This record gives sequence, structure tokens and C-alpha cells, in this order.
Amino acid sequence: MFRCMLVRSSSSAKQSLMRRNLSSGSVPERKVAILGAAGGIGQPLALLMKLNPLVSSLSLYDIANTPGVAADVGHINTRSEVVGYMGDDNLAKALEGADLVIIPAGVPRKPGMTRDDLFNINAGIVKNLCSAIAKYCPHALVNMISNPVNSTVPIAAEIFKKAGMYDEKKLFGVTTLDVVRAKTFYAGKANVPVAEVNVPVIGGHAGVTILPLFSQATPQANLSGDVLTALTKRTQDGGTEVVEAKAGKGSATLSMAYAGALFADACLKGLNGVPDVVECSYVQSTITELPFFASKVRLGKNGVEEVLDLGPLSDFEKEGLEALKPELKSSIEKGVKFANQ
Ligand SMILES: NC(=O)C1=CN([C@@H]2O[C@H](COP(=O)(O)OP(=O)(O)OC[C@H]3O[C@@H](n4cnc5c(N)ncnc54)[C@H](O)[C@@H]3O)[C@@H](O)[C@H]2O)C=CC1
Ligand SMILES: O=C([O-])CC(=O)C(=O)O
Repeated sequence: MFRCMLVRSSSSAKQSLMRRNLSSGSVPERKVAILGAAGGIGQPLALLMKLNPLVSSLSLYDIANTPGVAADVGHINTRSEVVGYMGDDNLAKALEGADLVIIPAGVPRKPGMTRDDLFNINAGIVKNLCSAIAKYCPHALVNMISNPVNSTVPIAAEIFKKAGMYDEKKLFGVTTLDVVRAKTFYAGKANVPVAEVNVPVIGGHAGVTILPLFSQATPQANLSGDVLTALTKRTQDGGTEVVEAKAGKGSATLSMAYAGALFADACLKGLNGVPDVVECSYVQSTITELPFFASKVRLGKNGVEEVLDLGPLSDFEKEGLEALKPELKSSIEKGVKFANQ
């Protein structure tokens, strides 16, 4: 009875909002698509997004193996409906109506490779997927995980510009794993509870372009210069540490799925109007002279609400910032050039 009265007296937009609220206890409906969902990151990420109560529809796309992943994850008794889509012909359906698209599609590193060595294969994959996003869900937020992130995000921006739908507020390079690592390593050295630790990580997502700001870490700890240098290096080399430990069987997948799920959750909270959601991400930026830069970002109903200042840097961090700029600049230019050739 209550439901009928509400529906009859409202505009169609309001009606659909109310239907959503009625059916899901005031949590809006949100479709999340994962592209590369059958991969090393994609599978645990699909699991974690299935556990997220903010998701109502989970769309799992890959060029292979998605029916099995979708059937498996789909048996979990949580809110979202799960559908698996396989192959190019089904990409449109996977994307239609998506609020958030997460992209862990592409090849991972083997020992001895840099992230840039993945460019030749992954740039083309990202280009094709972003062309489809432009066509089928142009208003979605995009979380780019595929490496080299320093170049794949500029590629996505250029593809979106060409399609005439680029909104810089909606494109994110996922650098959350750098923050996750910095927190873990710092907590170990500072001997503080890891759950209380916060460390911003700025710059980009490869080697020296990853710059953790331990001078801003909380809870504060009085660590020596040598320890801070070692912590910085370990954070910058965190990906390589995993690649070497996996000895040819890929790169970080489980910690990345955790980090990707954390960042996606922050994006969904922002979309839903939760105030003061702040995470580090590699976004279009004017806080340095580089057109893309990772820093703290406030998330809101339209994606990036504000790119936050870097705050005070130690002399060591100021040097690190200057040192990372040439590599980051050239990775950005490489991506832009590729997308426009
Ligand atoms: N941003 C970050 O912090 C991190 C990024 N990565 C990157 O994530 C990417 C994926 O890594 P993994 O999951 O370990 O690799 P994986 O090889 O296990 O999985 C990749 C998946 O992408 C799929 N794929 C390939 N081409 C596709 C296309 N055109 N459309 C849809 N799916 C496609 C494959 O079928 C496969 O299932 C790599 O580029 C890796 O370097 C990995 C860890 C951290
Ligand atoms: O190191 C890699 O190739 C994967 C990655 O980006 C990370 O683990 O941070």
C-alpha cells in the first residue's frame, strides 16, 4: 500500500530512486563491471566485489573463462546479481548501464621485466576496452589497473577525448596497492598497529615514480633517515618483490585485488554521496606541471571532487619528487602518442 502511493505520486526519476531504496534498504543500485575478470587479479577482485553490499549488479567480462568464474562467484548469498560475459561480441552487454568499470585486463610482468615492457601488449588491450566504454557506458567511473598505469591512464584519456565524452573526474589510475604496501611496511618499522596507519603515496605507479610521503605518515614515529630511505625503496620495489617471489608465475594478484576492491568501494561511496572519502589515485592533475599525477583525491557523486595539495614534503621527498618527473613525463607522452597514432 505504502509502495503504491509513493510510486503513483512521483516523477519517473523519483520513482526509480524510491524503488531502489525500497528494494535495497536505501542503498542505490550500482552496476560494477570487471574487464579481465577471469585473471589472477580479476577472480579475487570479483569475489571481493561480490561481498560488497554497495554493488547490486556484478558484470564479469573476459576473453575466456568468465562463465565458470561467474557461476562460482554467483552462488555466494550476497546482494549482487552476477553475470559472466565472454568475448568481444558480449562486451557491449557487459558494459551497458555500468556505474563503475574496473580494468585488470592484460599481461603481467615476469622477473627481469619493467612495467613499461608490458606496454606493447597492454596498450592495445586498454585502447580497445576504452573505446567500448566510450560507446556503451560513457558516464561510468573507470578504475585502471592494467600496467603500465603511468601510460594506460593517458591512453584512456586520449581515447575518451577522441570519442567526445572525456570527463577527467571519472578516470582513475589505481595506485592503492602502493598505499597498502607503504602502510604495511611502515607499521612494521614504526611498531604501530597497522590498522591505524595512514601514508599518502604520490607520483605514479612504477619504480621511482612511486613516492611514499612517510614524513606525513600517522601515527608519527621517529624513524632514522636510513630507515626512511629503505622504506621508500621497498615501497617502490614492492611489485618487483612479488614478481621475483612468484618466479615467472605473474605479479601481485591477491594484494592487488584487495587494493582494487578498497578503491572501488571508495568510488562507490563517493557516488552514493558519502562525505569526505579520500584516497590516493593517479588522475588528471594540475598540482605539478605533469598532466597526470597521483595524490590524495576527494571522491564524490561525479568522481573526483577535489585533487588535494601534496602538503609539506621533507627534503628527501622533494628530491624524490624532482627525480620522478622525467620518467613519469615520458610515460605519459608515450601513452598519448600511442593513442593518437
Ligand atoms: N595497478 C596495480 O597496482 C597493479 C597492476 N597489475 C596489472 O594488472 C594486469 C593484470 O594482471 P593479472 O590479473 O595478474 O594478469 P592475468 O594474466 O592473470 O589476467 C589478465 C586477464 O586479462 C584477460 N584479458 C586479456 N586481454 C583481454 C581483453 N582484451 N579483454 C578482457 N580481458 C582480457 C586475460 O584473459 C586474463 O584473464 C597486468 O597488466 C598487471 O601488470 C598487477 C598488479 C598491481
Ligand atoms: O609489479 C607489477 O608488475 C605489478 C604491479 O604493478 C604491482 O604489484 O605493483
